Amino acid sequence: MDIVVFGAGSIGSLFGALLARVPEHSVTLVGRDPHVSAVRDSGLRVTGVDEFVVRPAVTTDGTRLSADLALVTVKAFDTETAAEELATGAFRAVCSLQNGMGNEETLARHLDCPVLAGTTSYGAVREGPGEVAWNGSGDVVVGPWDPRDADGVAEEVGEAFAAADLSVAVEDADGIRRRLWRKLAANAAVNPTTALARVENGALGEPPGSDLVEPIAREVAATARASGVDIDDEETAAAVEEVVAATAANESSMYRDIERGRRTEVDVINGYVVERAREHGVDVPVNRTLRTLIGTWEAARGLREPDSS
Ligand SMILES: NC(=O)c1ccc[n+]([C@@H]2O[C@H](COP(=O)([O-])OP(=O)(O)OC[C@H]3O[C@@H](n4cnc5c(N)ncnc54)[C@H](O)[C@@H]3O)[C@@H](O)[C@H]2O)c1
Ligand SMILES: CC(C)(CO)[C@@H](O)C(=O)[O-]
Repeated sequence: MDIVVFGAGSIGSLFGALLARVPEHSVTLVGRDPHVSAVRDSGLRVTGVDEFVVRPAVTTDGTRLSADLALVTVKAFDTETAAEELATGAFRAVCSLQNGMGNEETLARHLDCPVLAGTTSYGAVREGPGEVAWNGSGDVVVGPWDPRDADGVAEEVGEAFAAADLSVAVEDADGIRRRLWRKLAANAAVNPTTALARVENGALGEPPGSDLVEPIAREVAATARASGVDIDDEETAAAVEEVVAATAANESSMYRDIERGRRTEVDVINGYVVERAREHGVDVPVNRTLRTLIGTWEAARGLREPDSS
């Protein structure tokens, strides 16, 4: 399969490298210098879970590309630009592997091809130009965002991932929405709390941190149900607890972003919950507080426009 990975940062470089190991796949990474130049000159070095070097094609120009599949791995605040650039090319399908919600709607607004939603618990950090650390394996789940696109393209993408020995599941449009909302609950509970308290994820596995998990999960599950996605409170809280246990030693991505003075993805995580809850008249005070606190930090650092939410 011809695959473009749009956003050769941490997770994009890892997926690009794993897919590029398959002789039948042809991979092009779209990224920025100096990473792109380093990969072009010396290849992409993966360390951690496995150590290897691959030599995918690379470019800093994301326009006028064509492939069977474009994987979108930019941070959520860059999705709009990515979608505009991808819209100048031609793809059989485009698949988001991002965290948070709203990315698929943004892609579908700009693109004519089927949009797939994806979620992954693989972990990666880009170490330096030409290098990515593979920190953990998990699974990847994909499914059509629009049920009208259930024409087998999600299964083809699943097979392409499976050929790279990725642990993959394919869902229908209802199934992938449930997965996305459960992942949203994990991100809503873990990311801002660990970032504000400056603790590893495992701190939410015992009191007092664990007291936060259930109320946040319940707010997200209630908002999902009000939005037409049927997930229940206990199952959602249990899914969050599982993520906390499985990633106990990790710093969450939002904690890392704040430590490095970078903008976070709070708008598409707790911010998304607050917006959907407002539309449906659901009360989400904990998510609102967390979103406002992180938003306040971002505004004070000049990383976002001040707003009223
Ligand atoms: N890192 C992980 O382990 C992990 C795991 C699961 C999900 N995710 C999600 O995946 C997404 C990406 O996360 P990440 O940690 O890889 O972020 P990252 O910042 O490391 O990577 C994003 C990359 O996209 C590049 N980019 C953005 N716009 C571009 C453009 N127009 N042209 C070319 N390059 C562009 C950036 O320069 C950056 O290198 C996020 O939504 C994140 O929540 C990450
Ligand atoms: C699951 C998660 C919260 C684990 O750290 C991860 O998605 C993150 O850090 O964003």
